[in-house]
Parts: sequence; structure tokens; C-alpha cells
Amino acid sequence: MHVKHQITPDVVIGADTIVSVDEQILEKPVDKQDAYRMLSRLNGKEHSVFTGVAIIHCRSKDNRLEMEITDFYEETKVKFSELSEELLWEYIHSGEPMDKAGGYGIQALGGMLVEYVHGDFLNVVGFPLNHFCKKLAELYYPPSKHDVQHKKYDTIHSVDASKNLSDRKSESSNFTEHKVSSKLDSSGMHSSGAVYMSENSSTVRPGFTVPLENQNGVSQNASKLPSKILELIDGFRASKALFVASKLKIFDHLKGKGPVKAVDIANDVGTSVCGTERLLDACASLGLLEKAPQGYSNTDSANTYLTSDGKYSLHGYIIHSNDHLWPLFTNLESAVKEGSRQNHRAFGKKADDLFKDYYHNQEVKQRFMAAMHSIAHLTARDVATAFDLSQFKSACDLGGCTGALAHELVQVYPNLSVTVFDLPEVISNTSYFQPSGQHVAPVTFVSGDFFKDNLPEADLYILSRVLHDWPDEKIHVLLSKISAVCRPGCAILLAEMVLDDEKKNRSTALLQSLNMLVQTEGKERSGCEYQALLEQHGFTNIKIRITGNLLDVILCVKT
Ligand SMILES: C[S@@+](CC[C@H](N)C(=O)[O-])C[C@H]1O[C@@H](n2cnc3c(N)ncnc32)[C@H](O)[C@@H]1O
Repeated sequence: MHVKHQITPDVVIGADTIVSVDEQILEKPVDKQDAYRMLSRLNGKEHSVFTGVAIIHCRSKDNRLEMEITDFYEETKVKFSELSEELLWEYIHSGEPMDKAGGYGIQALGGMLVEYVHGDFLNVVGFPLNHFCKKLAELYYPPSKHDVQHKKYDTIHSVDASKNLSDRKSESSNFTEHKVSSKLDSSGMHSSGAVYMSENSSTVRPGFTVPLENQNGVSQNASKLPSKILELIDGFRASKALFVASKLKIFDHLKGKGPVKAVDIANDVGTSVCGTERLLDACASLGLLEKAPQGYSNTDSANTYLTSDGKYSLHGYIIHSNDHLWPLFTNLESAVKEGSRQNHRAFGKKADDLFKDYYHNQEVKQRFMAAMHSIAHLTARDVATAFDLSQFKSACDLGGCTGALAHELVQVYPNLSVTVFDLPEVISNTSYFQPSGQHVAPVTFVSGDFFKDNLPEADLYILSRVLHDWPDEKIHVLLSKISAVCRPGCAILLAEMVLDDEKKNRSTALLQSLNMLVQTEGKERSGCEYQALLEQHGFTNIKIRITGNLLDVILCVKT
């Protein structure tokens, strides 16, 4: 290993000894207390101080000291700014951050004084372990040309020339030279949870720098982190960025406009410029917005799906995901351990069923209905046309909520009369969701409880996203009531995410099953499971259509 200066490990670990000032070797090295005192007294001039492991460049003006610390390997610079003599002494005497071996006060509270770290964070919190390990690996395995070219990103993940990588590269350059005026925790993570990146050597990601054994048993960095794993770890940040942008109605603000500057969006929305800019950049990196020198604008998808009045707006579902599902998913671990819903943990109450949770409060009810409406509207055409339903004269959509599917059915089948049956709290709140216009065919709304009350008569009973809310016992109650009013030839149409028999579906369906776990007593089921439930109540000739949309469709007939 190339060692520039002969130093003892003690000096490396305890870095706070000044040995030279402005290249003049001191007669006697000063200890750390004197070193800092000396630094703080060097007022009005620029100095560079060599401490044995670092060069400290000081610029001091008006009793304010700026220190730039370059570590022994000249890979890492730490810039302290706005450091007054009093503050400096306060930190020295607190015995905490400044006293940490080699920490230069950048850990814990001392992080508040750090303007930026340029390079390898690990090199300034003690023994330069990261650098040391890399040098060791180089000694044993000199890097190939290919590796050297990509050295800049070598501790974060694989350097495959994929789209993901180039995305990551631009991400890391965004973090580079980023101000770290807020605290860094002792693991080197930004206290907000953001990952601190270095500019010119490795990316400091303590949690991800996993030593691996190669064939010869020598440790190397596990630089080949599969991008899928990183994507999943990042997933919650991406979801939250979308949720917050939706909550702040950023997509609505941008709709129908040319590029808008971050500062103007921030002023319109009433948010901070720096926070808004970061959110907009994150959304642009996720493909939700377009970014140009003139500003930010909506993508076509954002106009269609993310604005609150978009053709297939998912705004309601996104807000529900943020306000309701997010707190529930925070308790997923308990749900998995206990095998039950977590509404009491997320919202501090235990209702008999989830609909009582939703309908106790007008705002929560409106939010839930808007969420159901978003998905029902998006899927209605595929559900309505999955089978030819033209032989039916009347249909009853049990748990039909806002009537989004009912309205699609009367459009596709003009001779079909459709009744929406739902709880009274829902039926009284449906007017807000009705389509406007002269040519809208009428839909009838009836209130009642499908477990207790008489069901309206119909040739076709529709259950869209209803069975997945309930355990088998409750489903048997409901199906036996439907079966009792069905004449032979009458049918049931189910719309659900149907799992395949091995439960190896696309992840949307299986994640939806977790969704049911955290909030209901129900679950997503496979085609076979639905078939078994239906057959017990005399429904046969079961056909399943996988629509490719969010809901699949099952049709069966009473024999
Ligand atoms: C998950 S939502 C599905 C809404 C709609 N079918 C859709 O696919 O968008 C379930 C619906 O069932 C209704 N529901 C729940 N329990 C009910 C009951 N006992 N009687 C009638 N409707 C009920 C809820 O109010 C809600 O509208």
C-alpha cells in the first residue's frame, strides 16, 4: 500500500494533532485542545494546517472561522463554515463531537456545523476503513480497465450499462456537493434517511457495502447489488413522492400549462422553494413530470391519471393510499405476525368491520368512495365487456358504491336496467360521483345491508371487489342469500384480482392480498377458490376472464 507519510496507528485514529501550520513544522506537535484553540485564533488570514492525517485549510473573518479539512489521502474534504470561536469551544468542551477520534466533529451534533463532505464520509469519522479496504482489495486484485472507468460508483451497485444505471448516475450526481447542513447520524446516513453520496471516489452507503468472499477468500465490496433490490428499497420513497405531489395537487397546477419554474409552483402551492424543487426533480426522475430548462410540465400520463379531473384519474386512490393504506402498511409486520387487520394500531380504534371505520366520518367516507370510484371507473369497460351480458334484462350491483360500473353497464347494454345496492351511508353520498350530461342513462340506487336485508330482484348479480373483503363464512352468508333469490339461468358476475392456483401472479395482485390482510378479514383468492365457494351455492358453468386490467372477471350461472 502506498503510504504518503509514516504515521503510527494512534495518530491515524486520534487525528487531532497539529504538526504544521502554513507548511512550517511545529517544534512540538500541539494536542487537540490546543490545536482547536490555535485554529480558532488564526483570525483574518488563510492558513493551512497539517495534522498528521489531514490538512486543515482555515479562512477566518469577523470572528467566523471556515475550515476545510482534507484528509490524509486527499480524497475527502470536510467544510465547516460559520464556525465562531464560541461555538467551536462549546463543541470542544461538550466533549462529544469534537472529541471523537478522527471525527473532526462531523458526527452527531457536530454535523450541524458541516456544510459539506466532499468524498468519502468514512474517511473523516475515524480510521479510513473504506479507503483502507479498497487499497487492500487493489493490492490483491489490481482493478481491470473496465473497473477503473466505473470506479466512481463502485460501492453502490453494479455498473451494467443499463437504463437503471444511468438513472442512478444522474441521481448520484444530484447528491454530490449537496449541502449537508442538517445532521448526519452515526451511520453516515443523512438524518432524513437520504443516502449521502461522495463525489470523486466511492459512494458512501454503509448499509450496502457488504464484504463478499471471492473465490480466493479475500474480501471485496459487494458492488453488484441487484437493481431490483435497490428499486424495492427505494420504492417507498417513490410512492411517497407521488403521494405528496398528488396531495399538493402539483399535477393539477401544471395541467394545461407550459413549463413552470419550481419557484412559481412553490408560490402557487404555498410550499418551500427548496423542498418543492426536490420533489419536482424526484417526480421528473420517476417519469411523472418532464423537466426542461424553462421548468416542469406534466407528462401525458400525469394529465390522464394523476390530475384530479383526468380522464382516468387515480387521484382519489392515491390520496386514499397515502392517508389510509400507508398507516396500515406501517403495521404490516404486526399483521403478518398476528394474521389480522391493523386498523386499531393505525387509527387507534377497533370497529367491527372496515366499512364502519370508513363511514364514521364524512371526510374519510368521501376519500374512500373517491378511491373506489377511481379504480371502478378505470376498470369498468373491461369488466362490462369481459363477457357478453346482453341476455340479461336487469342487474344488481351489490356493494356497487358510487355506481361507476353501473353507469358503464348501461352504456354498453342499453337494454339493461341496473340497480346499485349499498349501505345507507354510501347511497346518501353518491350524487357527487354521478356523470353529467343529457345522454346519461339512469341507474337506480337502493340502500340496505346485503348480509341482513332483502336483495333487489335481478337476472344478474354483480359483486365487484366485494368478496375479497370477507372471510369464507361471511361469503357463504352472502352467496346463500343471492342463491335464494336467483332463478335458474340467473347469474353472478364477480370482478376481482383473480390469483392463479399457485399464487404466482404479477406482484400487483399479491401485494393487494397484503392490502387485504392489513385492513380486512378477507383476502384475494384463486380461480379454484372462487369456484369452490360458488359451486356450494348452486352456481356452475364458471368462466374466468383475465382482463389484463386491475380486475379480472368470473361469470357463473345458477342451475
Ligand atoms: C371494496 S368496495 C367496492 C366498491 C365497488 N363495488 C367497486 O368495485 O369499486 C366494497 C363495497 O361494499 C359495500 N358494502 C360493504 N358491506 C356492505 C353491506 N353489508 N351491505 C351492502 N354493501 C356493503 C361498501 O360500502 C363498498 O361500497
